[in-house]
Amino acid sequence: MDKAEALKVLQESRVAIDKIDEELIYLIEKRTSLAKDIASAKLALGIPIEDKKREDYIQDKIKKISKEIDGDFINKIMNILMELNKKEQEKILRRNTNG
Ligand SMILES: C=C(O[C@@H]1C=C(C(=O)O)C=C[C@H]1O)C(=O)O
Repeated sequence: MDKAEALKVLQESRVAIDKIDEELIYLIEKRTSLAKDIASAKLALGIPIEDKKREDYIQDKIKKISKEIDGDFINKIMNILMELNKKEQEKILRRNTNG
């Protein structure tokens, strides 16, 4: 690959990444927005925000789906998403408690 071709590949790859990043943010916000209903359901059921059994199920499921990404990275990515969801649930429950 010559330099001109390499520059073209780099620029086109970055355009593709920018589009994927926008889609990822949209999906992460969509996933996190479900915290509202989940927090309300847990309040009504009198159950805690954190459900480790459910988290372990998700980790195992995602690792089986992923073919390219190292399992440790999958674990870290999903932990971040789940932590984000739990924080959102806590925020919503605090708002409900404080009126
Ligand atoms: C969303 C939930 O609450 C928490 C967050 C989870 C997640 O982000 O997937 C999974 C389990 C819980 O620790 C749930 O109970 O389903």
